[in-house]
Amino acid sequence: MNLPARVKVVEVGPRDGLQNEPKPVPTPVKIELIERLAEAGLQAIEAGSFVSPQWVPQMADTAQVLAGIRRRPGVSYPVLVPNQRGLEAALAAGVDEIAVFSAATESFSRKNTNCSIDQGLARLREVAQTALEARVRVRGYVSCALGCPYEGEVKPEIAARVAVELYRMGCYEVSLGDTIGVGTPGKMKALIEAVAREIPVESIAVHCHDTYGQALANCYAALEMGVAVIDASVAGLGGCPYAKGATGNVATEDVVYLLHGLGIETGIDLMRLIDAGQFISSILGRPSHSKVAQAILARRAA
Ligand SMILES: CC(C)(COP(=O)([O-])OP(=O)([O-])OC[C@H]1O[C@@H](n2cnc3c(N)ncnc32)[C@H](O)[C@@H]1OP(=O)([O-])[O-])[C@@H](O)C(=O)NCCC(=O)NCCSC(=O)C[C@@](C)(O)CC(=O)[O-]
Repeated sequence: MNLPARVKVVEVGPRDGLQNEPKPVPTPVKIELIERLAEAGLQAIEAGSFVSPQWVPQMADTAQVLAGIRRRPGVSYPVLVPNQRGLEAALAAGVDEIAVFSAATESFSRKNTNCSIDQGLARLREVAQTALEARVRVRGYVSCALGCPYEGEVKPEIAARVAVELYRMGCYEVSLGDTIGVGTPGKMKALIEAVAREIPVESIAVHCHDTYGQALANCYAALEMGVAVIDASVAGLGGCPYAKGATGNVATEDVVYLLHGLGIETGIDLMRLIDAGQFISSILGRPSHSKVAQAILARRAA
């Protein structure tokens, strides 16, 4: 079994993490968090989303966040976009990359975007085309790829169909989202096998929430399948507002510790990353969900 020599870690904390915070996080805090993550060596940092503020008010300041950060060469700052309106706002903010999102189940698609899977994909096809014409890269997400809060278990071929549609519309990378964190390594492998039959494994990313404590094991299973892109959220921030009870993503600190322990390069400075996690955790007034951060901070304190 050959694990990848290098893995790209996509930091989703400022978006997937903070979109679920009950209290608004001030714009300067979001900006400082993104700056700290970039300083730690993250090369892809999801900066926010241009979705309806009636649906997700926590992301309503994304244009101000993008205006406030220093965009560093070699770092991409994707934003989530659900429709042409969101794309226009993203283009006006000068983004270099967007992320479009669909779901593996009809119920989640309706709860999250108020349309069926096929209606959503048709909308996203237009968004992707306009973005690509504007030389903006497009990433795709399949939510509920391993399980749905409304429909239960999801078969690999069902999620794979949506992944293939996203890839065909021009997504350079498709992230398979275990939105409610119910997956286990065997299921993750079956999913990747089904998707990799249709699209190159280099274009597959995994996005594991840790609700059932399986996220790191699922990331490892993905590595064993040749996946070299892992989404993660600093301090394990987050959850999805339309998947009640779902907790945050796998903590970036834990993923980086795992990867470095396996001899896999990431370009990320773990200590600086822990400081970024500590910064946002102290502002939110709760401890980090990262086991690695907890252990290293306890050692530092001693
Ligand atoms: C898709 C819609 C807009 C449809 O929502 P809708 O209500 O059907 O759309 P609408 O066109 O009727 O618009 C409703 C209102 O929103 C406005 N509007 C419409 N679009 C925009 C926009 N882009 N930016 C700003 N405003 C917008 C629009 O102008 C209107 O305002 P009004 O006229 O009533 O004042 C809505 O359902 C939506 O925004 N959904 C996004 C929900 C979301 O962000 N969920 C979380 C992200 S997905 C996720 O977390 C999962 C993921 C990706 O992380 C993967 C994983 O974890 O597995």
